[in-house]
Amino acid sequence: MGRFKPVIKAQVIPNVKNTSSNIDDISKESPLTPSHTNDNTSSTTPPTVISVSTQKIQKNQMISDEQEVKKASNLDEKNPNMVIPAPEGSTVTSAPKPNVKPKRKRKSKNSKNNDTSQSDTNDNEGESKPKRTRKAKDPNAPKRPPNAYLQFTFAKRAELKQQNPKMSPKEITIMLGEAWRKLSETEKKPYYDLVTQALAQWQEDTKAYQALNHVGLTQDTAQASEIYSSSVQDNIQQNSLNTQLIPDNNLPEIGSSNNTTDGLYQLQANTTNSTCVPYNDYHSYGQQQQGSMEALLDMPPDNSQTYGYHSDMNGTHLYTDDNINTSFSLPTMIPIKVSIVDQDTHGSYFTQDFHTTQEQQEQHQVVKQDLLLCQPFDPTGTNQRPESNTISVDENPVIQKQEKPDTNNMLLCQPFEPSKMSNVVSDNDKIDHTWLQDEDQHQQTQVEYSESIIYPRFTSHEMTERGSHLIHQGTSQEIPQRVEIYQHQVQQSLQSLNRHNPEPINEMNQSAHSIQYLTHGDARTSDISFDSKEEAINLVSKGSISEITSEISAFSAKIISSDTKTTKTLQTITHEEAFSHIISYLLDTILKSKDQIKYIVHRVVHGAAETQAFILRSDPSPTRALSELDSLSELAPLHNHASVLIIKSCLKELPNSTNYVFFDTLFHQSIPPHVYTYALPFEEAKQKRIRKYGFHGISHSYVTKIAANYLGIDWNDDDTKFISLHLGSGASVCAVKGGKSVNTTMGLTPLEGLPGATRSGSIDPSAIFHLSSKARKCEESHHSVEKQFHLTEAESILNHDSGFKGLCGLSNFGDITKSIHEGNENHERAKLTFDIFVNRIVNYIGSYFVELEGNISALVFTGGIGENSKELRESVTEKVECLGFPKVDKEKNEKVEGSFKKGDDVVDISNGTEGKSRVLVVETNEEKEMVNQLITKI
Ligand SMILES: Nc1ncnc2c1ncn2[C@@H]1O[C@H](COP(=O)(O)OP(=O)(O)O)[C@@H](O)[C@H]1O
Ligand SMILES: CC(=O)OP(=O)(O)O
Ligand SMILES: [Mg+2]
Repeated sequence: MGRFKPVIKAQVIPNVKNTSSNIDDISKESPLTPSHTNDNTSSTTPPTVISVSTQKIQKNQMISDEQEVKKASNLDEKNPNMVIPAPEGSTVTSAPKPNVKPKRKRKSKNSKNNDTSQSDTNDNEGESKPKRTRKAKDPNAPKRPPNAYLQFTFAKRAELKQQNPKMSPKEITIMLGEAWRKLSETEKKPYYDLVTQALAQWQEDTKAYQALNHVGLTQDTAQASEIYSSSVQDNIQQNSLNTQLIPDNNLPEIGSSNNTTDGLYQLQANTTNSTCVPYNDYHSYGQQQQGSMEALLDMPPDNSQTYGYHSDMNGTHLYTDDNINTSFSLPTMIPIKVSIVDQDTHGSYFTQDFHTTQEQQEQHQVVKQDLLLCQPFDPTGTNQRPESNTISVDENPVIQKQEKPDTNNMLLCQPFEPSKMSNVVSDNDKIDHTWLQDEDQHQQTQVEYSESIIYPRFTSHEMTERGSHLIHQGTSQEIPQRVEIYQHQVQQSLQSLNRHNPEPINEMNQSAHSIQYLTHGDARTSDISFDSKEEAINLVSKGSISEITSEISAFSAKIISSDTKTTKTLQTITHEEAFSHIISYLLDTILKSKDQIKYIVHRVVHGAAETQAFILRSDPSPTRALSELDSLSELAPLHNHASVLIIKSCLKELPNSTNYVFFDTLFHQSIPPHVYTYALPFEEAKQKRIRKYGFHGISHSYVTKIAANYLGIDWNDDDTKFISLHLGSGASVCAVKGGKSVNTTMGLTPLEGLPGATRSGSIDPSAIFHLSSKARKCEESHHSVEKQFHLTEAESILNHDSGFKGLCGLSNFGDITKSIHEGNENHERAKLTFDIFVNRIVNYIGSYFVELEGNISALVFTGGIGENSKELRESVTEKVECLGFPKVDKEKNEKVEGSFKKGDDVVDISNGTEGKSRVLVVETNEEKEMVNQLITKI
């Protein structure tokens, strides 16, 4: 190395130390645990992100170094800004439109034409119930201290805000929730201690207050009302509903719907008793909480913004209406419970599920009809209006303010407490209102709500199978699973939320034959000269060095702001040198100092059974982790060692940076044992960790998410199934169901499955012994990795001399199709190679079609060959037509490359619009996927 230029200028970079606890956890658990200490990263560099993907390099010299400010044909020129795929499961902004329409199910309320005293099938409404009244509160009374989580948020919010100045309070809140959950019990203890202290103080204050006010805790409602009324005289008038409302501009209050037709919900409430939220209660949770609550919902100041919503068995979810020009957005579907407060004061809980036709969806009926004005709501405020208050809704200015107040449809949108599902959503008689009335519980609810994460989702199958009633009862065993799924979804949605995160990132993608990089920076704080876009993290530069295994490699790079492109030919360089070359280029162009590179993200192909990414820093040196990673070079000889060398370079040359390592294998951890286990002697195979791991996971995950988003379906839904074809110099097929890999063609190593540029793919294992039964002595090998890791001659042949190259002498698929077209002397072998590749691909498609039980949402082509070879796409698709895949539209197929250049990342090449399955081409971007994932971690 040693090519890095000296630091020219140091700049301040926000420290993200406090958010690294999750990484620490990862490290502790991981067998490949990197050793690291606190984040000592310097706070002297401006935000810059580089992503580099490494692919294989063979030789060692640069031959020419001509810098051209002209178009580099193999550079992607579109989308200078990072485009982040819609979060799974999210219906926000570009997320899929709901494909079903809400069909109302009232669980506990009769239709509006019925007598409110009647019961529906599930309740015992015949029995009369005592009217619930809630004690009014004296706003001057001592406030019960916030719980530990809130203490934590008070302590950390400002810090996080400072570190992430562009983040909205809502985003900060979500980060806080994530960070809290990741804390160990020991780490949480100080906050619990704070609560204990504060509780003791509160008890004392309460005693003093009671003595002073001559009230006991058991005072009746009338007394409470009186106290309440007199104590808020500054801004609240007595005995008026108005008085309980917060001023218009910041009031958390009633949401109202005008939807009474078309099978939508028909809710009734006796509006004379509709309850609004006493601001003081709401306020009593402290400004921070209030702020976070409003921020979470992103309520505009006038509190009259219309949100779209949909409801399903799991509750009602808010999202901004695409058709409404909003200057804010909700992070994801926010769980709320919709309830009516009726004359009888026992809230009715109302739920819906979705049965929307395609046509309705297209007409945006869901969106148009189901608009809801919804505002933050304090559950403790339910029924709190003093008995004496007889004001009608007509006199309620807030309601009047709404466009078409429908007094029969007053809804309260209130935070939903998922962990208390069985309490909250139930039949009237079974409703446990205590959570609404118990302050502790309420705080907890607020916490969970503001974390916005613990919300289970149910598959449509489960919904049908089990019916709303059961689901809402949600057993305690089910909830954690749902929570896990939901957490995953929220994590994904954070990817989109956090795109405003100004932290610097640097990504490296180490592939077998190339390195690709992306550099992202912060327009506000870095000196990097590029157009300041709305996004805080902008793509600053991108490029690659390709064909590293060939004699001549091609370097191409682009500075986004100036549209400056550079191409060079490099001769026989190693991966390490290729990386060094990229850094030198960045220093020559956009970086003033290598210290500006704050985060580096690495794609490392083999991570064995690692289930999470991990972090590496230079101090202390993560020697053990690196040697573990390197030892996996035996299983990924074309990849891991090169990655390790690059990581070492980063640790040495960029000591202030933090390195995140994402494995190709991570996505395939969901593959079940009967798929990943080979029929070998069980114990021995287990001990030697011989099993299918699968690769290209970052790509398969990325492209299928993009495809799901394009198709308007939920990636995480079990009915969403893809067969993803990553066809590059290494090629693999993956069956993805419900956002999870269920099978893939690569195995213990990237050698299994499809043939590649130089790899054999699957063969009869005995063939190996016919090629070479001997392990070659290390020193005889001409490959340094094989020397070091004792690969056998057979393995060398299978990895380096087989595949397309072994068959026809050409490793580039473009050259193969060219040879076929030209009909040159090699064309027959080239044609054979082409046919072999197509044959193996369609065999796997057939196999995965069966494994996924048909109904494939789309066949997705990606990778260098998948994205560029129209001939291959056409041949493959033709052969799988019998499975119900549409034919390829030749014209669309021809234009794929052009569409990508224009900025599309998906092209549907299916002929016609009929049929469920589609054939899509998606431009993969492993670096972008890693940035997305990194952003959730910093
Ligand atoms: N125009 C093209 N037509 C057909 N194949 C192409 C074309 N351009 C690139 N390729 C193929 O794509 C491969 C590179 O794919 P890529 O996914 O980038 O591979 P990797 O990441 O494994 O290095 C090249 O080796 C070549 O075989
Ligand atoms: C796993 C693998 O083969 O990766 P790549 O195609 O990037 O070389
Ligand atoms: Mg690749």
